[in-house]
Amino acid sequence: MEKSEEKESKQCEDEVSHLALDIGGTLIKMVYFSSSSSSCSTSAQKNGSEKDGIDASSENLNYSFLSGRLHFLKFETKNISECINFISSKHLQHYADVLCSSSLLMDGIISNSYLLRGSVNPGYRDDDALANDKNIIKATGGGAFKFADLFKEKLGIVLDKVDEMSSLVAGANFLLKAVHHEAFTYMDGQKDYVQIDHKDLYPYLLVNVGSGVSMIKVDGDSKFERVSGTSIGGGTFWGMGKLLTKCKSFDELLELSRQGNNKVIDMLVGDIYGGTDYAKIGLTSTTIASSFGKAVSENKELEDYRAEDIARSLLRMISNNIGQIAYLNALRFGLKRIFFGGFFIRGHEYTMDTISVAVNFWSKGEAKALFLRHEGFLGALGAFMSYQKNGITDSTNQLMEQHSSMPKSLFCTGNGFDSSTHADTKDNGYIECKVQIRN
Ligand SMILES: Nc1ncnc2c1ncn2[C@@H]1O[C@H](COP(=O)(O)OP(=O)(O)O)[C@@H](O)[C@H]1O
Ligand SMILES: CC(C)(COP(=O)(O)O)[C@@H](O)C(=O)NCCC(=O)O
Repeated sequence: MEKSEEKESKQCEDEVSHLALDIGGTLIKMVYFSSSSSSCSTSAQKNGSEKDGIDASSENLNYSFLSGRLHFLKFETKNISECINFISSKHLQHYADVLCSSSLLMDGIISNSYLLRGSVNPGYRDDDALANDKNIIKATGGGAFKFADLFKEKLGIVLDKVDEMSSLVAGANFLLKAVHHEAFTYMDGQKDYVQIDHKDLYPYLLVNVGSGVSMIKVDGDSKFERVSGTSIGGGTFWGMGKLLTKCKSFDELLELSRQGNNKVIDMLVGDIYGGTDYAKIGLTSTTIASSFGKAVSENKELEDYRAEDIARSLLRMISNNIGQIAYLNALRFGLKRIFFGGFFIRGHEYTMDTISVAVNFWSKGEAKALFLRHEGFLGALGAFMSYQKNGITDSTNQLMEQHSSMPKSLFCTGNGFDSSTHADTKDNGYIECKVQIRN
């Protein structure tokens, strides 16, 4: 293949810009924008009057639109080489230094769509440019520090570190203000989307349940304080679950918990009070008095318990605890809304239900637990948004959401990439976008 053809073909495969990473204790989250394959063109078309990939009908004197997707992907941090291989196979690193000279600016909302501004340069860079060390991508999470040398060595990428808490807050604020149907409540099997008035968003408590848990009081754009945290988080559930049930994947553990009965292991108020409520202090007989407490008095070994029941008790114990600590922090600062993010939540019904019940129980119905559709990608989105900060301020392009399709299995194919081994398709997805380009 001629060099120019090769360039063109790569351009058509992957017209990518604005790649950001959140490298956490357990998972790597990736967000990037690509123009859709239908917007790829041949040179002849490009030289013609039609501006391929640009929706001419949406053109005005100053702008036209380029269709594309905001992609969301995750990898296990322990398999970081899969992430590196993916970046390499999609040539994502080649677009890195385009990004540092660009900007991305959340600007407002247009009729249930979100509007980002940023310069998107899908152009392919020449080999000389690729060879220098200016390939910089925004990265947050502890892994941005831990794996900086690895990215440099394997991909020639310099990770431009973005603070983890700032990224979480920026990501949450962006989603809450800009994405329609982002936040929802979940109680008794019912999911209700909550329309957020973005003028009345603050203050709120953001609880990010990743490997560990961070609780952040958010008072405005870039105005926040990490008020608490707990080490009993997603890593605890997955780590203890793995040891106690011998299951091989997080999904398997969640599935086990779905089928389990926690009463087999948890000691209930009724177990202590002879089957009755302790009404004087507001405890029903079915309230858990002591998580895993039954195991103390029963003459049983670990093998005598069903893995399903163990998983259920564990999930309930950790979710309850997070819900309770979150509520106590909301109480400290008089916050009524608590948003839960992080991949521990995983849209799992029982997890969300348990957290909601805990918040409702402890707040006597005063505070509400809210969940986010893009729960696990707050940090990565925040890092993605941070391109606006050190970019050109008179940014010219805009990204506009059309519709989100999460979860969805897609784009993890081709280029030798095997989706089944690289990413959990349940959590990967994309948002259809249009990028507005100045003519
Ligand atoms: N496929 C998965 N593999 C491992 N953990 C998962 C997976 N899906 C969800 N989890 C849960 O998500 C947690 C990690 O959440 P995340 O927000 O990505 O945190 P971190 O940034 O610390 O990696 C894990 O500890 C686990 O509880
Ligand atoms: C250190 C962390 C911010 C790292 O984030 P993570 O990778 O867990 O998403 C988080 O694990 C945490 O807040 N842990 C709780 C520490 C504490 O306050 O006790």
